[in-house]
Amino acid sequence: MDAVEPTPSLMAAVSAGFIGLVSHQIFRKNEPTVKGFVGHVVIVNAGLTLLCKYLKVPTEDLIKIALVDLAVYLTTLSTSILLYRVFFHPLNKYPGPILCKITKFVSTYHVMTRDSHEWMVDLHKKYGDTVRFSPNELSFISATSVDTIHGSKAGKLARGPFYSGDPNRPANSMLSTQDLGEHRWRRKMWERGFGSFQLKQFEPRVVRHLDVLVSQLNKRVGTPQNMTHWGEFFAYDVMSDLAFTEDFGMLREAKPHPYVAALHGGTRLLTIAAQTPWIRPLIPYFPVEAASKKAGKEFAKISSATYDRRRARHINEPDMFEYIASPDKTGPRPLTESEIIADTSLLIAAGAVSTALTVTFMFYHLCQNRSQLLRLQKEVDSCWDGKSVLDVAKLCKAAPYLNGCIEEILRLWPPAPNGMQRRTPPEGIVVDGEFVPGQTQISVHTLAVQRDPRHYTNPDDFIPERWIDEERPAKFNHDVRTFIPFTIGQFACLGKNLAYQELRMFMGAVVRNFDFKFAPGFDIKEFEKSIKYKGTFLIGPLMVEFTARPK
Ligand code: HEM
Repeated sequence: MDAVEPTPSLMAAVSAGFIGLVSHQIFRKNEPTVKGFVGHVVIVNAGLTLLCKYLKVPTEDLIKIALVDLAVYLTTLSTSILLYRVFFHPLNKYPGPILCKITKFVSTYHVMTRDSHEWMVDLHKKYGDTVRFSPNELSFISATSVDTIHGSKAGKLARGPFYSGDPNRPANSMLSTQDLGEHRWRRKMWERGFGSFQLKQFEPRVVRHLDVLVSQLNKRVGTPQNMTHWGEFFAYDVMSDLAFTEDFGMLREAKPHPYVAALHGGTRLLTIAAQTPWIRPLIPYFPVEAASKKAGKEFAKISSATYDRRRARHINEPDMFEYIASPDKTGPRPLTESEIIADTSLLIAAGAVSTALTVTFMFYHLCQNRSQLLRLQKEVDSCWDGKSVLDVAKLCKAAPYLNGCIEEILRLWPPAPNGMQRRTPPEGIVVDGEFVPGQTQISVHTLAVQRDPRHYTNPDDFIPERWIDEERPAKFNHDVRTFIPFTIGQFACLGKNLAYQELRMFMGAVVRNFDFKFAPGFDIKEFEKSIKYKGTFLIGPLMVEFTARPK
């Protein structure tokens, strides 16, 4: 058989294949940015083409050779990645769908179709406690994994690439930074606004908004009300007031502020892009999700304008902005103005969405079970005369059923249902007795772990009594290590106490003043179908009819 003549074009194609293999080995250790990758491809291709020109290949053949080299390079690179991910990847010992081992786009697809929370729960039902749901990412649901990934043993785990900053914002917020040290000192600045002294100071402001809510609902007795909206009106008005001493006026005007649509719309694209952060810089150039892009820009604009107004205003009572944005001498450097804007624009978003969802889900359950609502009313009545200002401390100590209702909603409907992504340190860690290599993304799936029958008996049922020690049946599983709606550890929710305070006050005021049931014709199945995922839950209208209770 005649030997194949090593023509320059053949040599270039073989070299392109070889460089594809070597590139994969380099990229495995140092993941390139999109710009870096494109630059790399251009340099490789231009280099090979120039080599052919140097070897006297006719100019008219150079374009064909460049295209062939490009195809060979990309094919070799992607085949090498595919074979590595399926057969040689260190996470191969973990179960998961084969397509998920190859590409992250499967989980991205489920974020796009907004059912990723259910998809993940189903994956855990099928594959067990640990699932490899993307090439370099594991999800856990054992009770012991919570402490390792989020709790006392998680000191070296930083936030994962999911959190990489918003493309519409020039700086990282405390939430989006992936640097452990930076997060620690920036969080200390935030903590100044969340102590028990501050909560006490904020209480009368929450009461003022509740008074508006009660008076508005009183005017609407007997007509169907969308509780998804009223929950939002309350939570956003409270947060704009506590954060910026500014009132969105949603309760007063009974209509949403543009901030809400901008936040909901903008978060969609942000959450999709968070799945594959390397794609983020390309998004502006693709004609996709135009509405979400527009909403994201609108959100950044409203946040900056809110910041500017607050900077210019003198206030008498301190708000969160005052605590968070004032200089802290203990930090290694002052925050830049962009960082302060990024932090303060997080305030309303972090504080309002989850609280509003929790309130609405409360109505969803209480309207389905009259005896539970009656018990709650009786308990709240016993804590409050209905005339003097609501005593929050009493609701906290002497209302176990109300507190049980709140815990149970947060267990069944953790507002952020998917896992909080963390990145293992370079030396790796051991989770549930198995070694997980460095730079792996890991999380505990909040919804799945909180609805696992090994952790909570009858996990899909709303049973507030399970949170009252004297009333919980002895045979009930009740593993509170797995109750993580606010997550735990170094990244745990800073607003947890404020959230409980708001929720107690909201439910206390509404239950004391009103009786309620689903509005006539309300289709509960349609509401359930409307429950989707977009970083947090996203829900449709929940229609409720109120009746005033005797004072
Ligand atoms: C029911 C209500 C709430 C729930 C379920 C909730 C849940 C959470 C969760 C799960 C995280 C962790 C995020 C992560 O690591 O990815 C978080 C973080 C955070 N939450 Fe909340 N949250 C609630 C209300 C609030 C409120 C009222 C505020 C007040 C502003 C707030 C402020 C924050 C902040 C600042 C962080 C970031 C903490 C950090 O990065 O160290 N949250 N929250």
